[in-house]
Amino acid sequence: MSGKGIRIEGLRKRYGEGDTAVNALKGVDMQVAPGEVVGLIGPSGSGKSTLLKCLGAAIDPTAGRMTLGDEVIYDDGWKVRDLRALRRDKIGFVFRAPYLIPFLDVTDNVALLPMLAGVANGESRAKALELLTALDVQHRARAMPSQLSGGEQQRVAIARGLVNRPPVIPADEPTAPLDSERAMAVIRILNDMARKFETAIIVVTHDEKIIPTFKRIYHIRDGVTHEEAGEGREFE
Ligand SMILES: Nc1ncnc2c1ncn2[C@@H]1O[C@H](COP(=O)(O)OP(=O)(O)OP(=O)(O)O)[C@@H](O)[C@H]1O
Repeated sequence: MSGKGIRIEGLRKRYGEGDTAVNALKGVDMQVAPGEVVGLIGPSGSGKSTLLKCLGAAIDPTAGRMTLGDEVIYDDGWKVRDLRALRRDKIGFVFRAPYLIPFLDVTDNVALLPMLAGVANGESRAKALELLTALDVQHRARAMPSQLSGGEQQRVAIARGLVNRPPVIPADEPTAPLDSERAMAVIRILNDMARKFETAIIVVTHDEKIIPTFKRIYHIRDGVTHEEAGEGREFE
């Protein structure tokens, strides 16, 4: 794979030591190209969250290799000096709940990340507005999060995930709180955004409504993944 995208090879994660150790990931392989949205599906306790957290540098894997674009970021140990910058600039998490900051308006919720990365306030807000416009929620730019519908809040959360143009977005059940129509809208948006910004998106989901939309699915069971073609059903 050239350019962006993510490749995971032989990733292992063990929690704890000795008799009580849990081998949550037992050698996971995964590759997601720029512009691609893949599903990650598996029963409770199969290792989905652990995989997303390793991918997001929120926890340390035990072994394996992860390559982001052309950069090896983990090879039996982190190869990146500044993990905070990696999380902030390269990985755009989208969670199942929007987790917007209640005392910041919509624009500042999205602009905060570039501001933290040192981008001037005006430019950060312009970037935020560009994303809010792409997600068709620009008319709520000055509203507070509590004034938005659930679907609008999730679109703002997606804008925040995308604002630093990360090459990879792990999305943890991004449609869980939404009804069928809004869930499909969010998946459509993730696909559009993946193509537009060449982002590799990994969607953990239990949501039967959206599973048929994936062209590729990774099934995870007991810490091991296997890949399968999905239906790749078009959005009506
Ligand atoms: N901090 C931890 N310490 C010890 N064991 C853990 C820890 N976090 C997760 N585990 C264990 O690792 C395994 C994988 O957990 P993980 O949370 O990744 O599963 P999951 O597929 O995301 O589950 P769910 O769908 O229920 O959220 C489970 O056996 C879990 O009990």
